[in-house]
Amino acid sequence: MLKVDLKESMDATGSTHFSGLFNVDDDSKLAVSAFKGSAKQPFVIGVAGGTASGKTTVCDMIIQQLHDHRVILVNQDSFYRGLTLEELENVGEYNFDHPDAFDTEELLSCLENMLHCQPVQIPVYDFKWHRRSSETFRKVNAADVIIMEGILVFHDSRVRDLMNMKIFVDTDADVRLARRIRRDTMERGRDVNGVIEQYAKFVKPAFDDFVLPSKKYADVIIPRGGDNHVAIDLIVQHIRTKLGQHDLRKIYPNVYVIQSTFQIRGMHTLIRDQETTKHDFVFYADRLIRLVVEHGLGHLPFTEKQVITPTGSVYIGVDFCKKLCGVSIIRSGESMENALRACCKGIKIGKILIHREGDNGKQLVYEKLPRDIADRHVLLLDPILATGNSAVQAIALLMQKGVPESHIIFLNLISAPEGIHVVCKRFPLLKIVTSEIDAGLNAEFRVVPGMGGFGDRYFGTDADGPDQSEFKRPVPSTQVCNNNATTQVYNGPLKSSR
Ligand SMILES: Nc1nc2c(ncn2[C@@H]2O[C@H](COP(=O)(O)OP(=O)(O)OP(=O)(O)O)[C@@H](O)[C@H]2O)c(=O)[nH]1
Ligand SMILES: O=P(O)(O)OC[C@H]1O[C@H](OP(=O)(O)OP(=O)(O)O)[C@H](O)[C@@H]1O
Repeated sequence: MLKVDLKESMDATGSTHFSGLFNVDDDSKLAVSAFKGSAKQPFVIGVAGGTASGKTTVCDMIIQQLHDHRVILVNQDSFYRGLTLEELENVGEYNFDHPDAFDTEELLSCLENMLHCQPVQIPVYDFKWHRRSSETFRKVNAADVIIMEGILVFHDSRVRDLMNMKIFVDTDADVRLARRIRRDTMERGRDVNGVIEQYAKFVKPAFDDFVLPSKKYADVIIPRGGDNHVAIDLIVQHIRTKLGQHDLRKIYPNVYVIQSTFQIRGMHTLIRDQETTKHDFVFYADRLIRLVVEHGLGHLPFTEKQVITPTGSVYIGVDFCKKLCGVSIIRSGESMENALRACCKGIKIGKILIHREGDNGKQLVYEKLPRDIADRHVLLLDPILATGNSAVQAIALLMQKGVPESHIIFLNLISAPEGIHVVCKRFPLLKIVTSEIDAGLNAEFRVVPGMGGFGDRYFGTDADGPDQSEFKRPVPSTQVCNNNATTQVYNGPLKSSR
């Protein structure tokens, strides 16, 4: 029996810690405390500089290079107060470059919520009409990195103090003025005279009075803005080092996260979106599963093999490990079977069902595994690792059947840090291959941001989902049969959905 009782607390620095008791099989108790870094605080970067200095370009370049992290860009412009009717009538007299033009209290509150990994609504400002949209907001979720960009983001010490790194983009005034004239006339619908007048009356004096004096707070000054690739490479390296200090892969070398690309992030975006139809969910989940399976197979042992190519040359390659099998955790794990079969012709696949409810809270109710499983390397399949309860039960059973711990590779799409801690502490020799590690678990022990109930979305049993018959994909869990697999039809109870 395995029970998890996790408590979340915040320390003085605002970092979230998890502490609690994980009771594993009654007799072995694994006390886990102070999971510093499980639900880590985002790394906050401030990017300031004069108007049209190239702040946006610098931010874009940082975001591009940090493609394997969740990065959110917040513009100080979004927090412009919006003009009253009276101010609008005399817009030429309004100073958009003064610190008072911004609603700094609102910016602070947004930033603080983001630091606590809470979703926030960022206002949308219309430069053409000098006002905020009353209905439209940009909804932003938890991130690894928050970039706060704007002419005066270093002005208020309370905002500055929330930043882990402060960058000042330093570009010559004449270059900035030329860019500003081009941008404001072409993108913001203004006439040249008005732009020059605003520049002389407000922009330049405010730069001298507020922007330039804030340069002294910068940790890094980038001359020439976005053209300075060396400076940006160095900054990104530093951010990566800082983020890496929280990286679970550094704590547990047996955790492998597949190399993230925008393609992979795109697929995650689709399967995580609550609006995604079942058809698309299945399609993109299948693509991601295939990638995870291929990656997992790469961790199997191999022997060297030489072949002669049609050109008569020798190619020194490797031979796949032959003794392997899959084991899926019913029901979601069954969604990964097709991908495994597509990669490993005729692979045997066993099944394990762990019931979530019952007298003792958790029990193994069904298992059907290849008879010679002890001689095989096992690819354990389950798309979600949340508390780790199901995985620990399944792994313990495999080991009871004689499978060495080091012969198990656990494949999943999304892992919660809590689940990784539980599994890796108990089974340090096993490998976990996942496509993304999420922020953590919520009060109901669901992965957040997560994707909801995977099984329900994949097999179409979620209450609000469209009728399954609408789509014609043949992927029912227990009907997928394969001549060589030990797949069984199970008619007993299924795990309750979470
Ligand atoms: N006329 C006018 N100017 C505005 C308004 N809102 C903001 N500004 C100007 O916008 C400027 C702030 O934007 P910038 O920092 O130049 O924009 P940016 O695109 O982030 O600049 P870079 O990325 O550094 O090139 C300030 O200098 C303001 O004068 C507005 O409603 N009307
Ligand atoms: O790490 P844990 O806290 O044990 O949670 C992970 C389990 O939860 C999900 O299954 P779910 O209970 O939703 O059942 P289903 O697969 O039948 O949808 C998932 O597929 C795992 O099996």
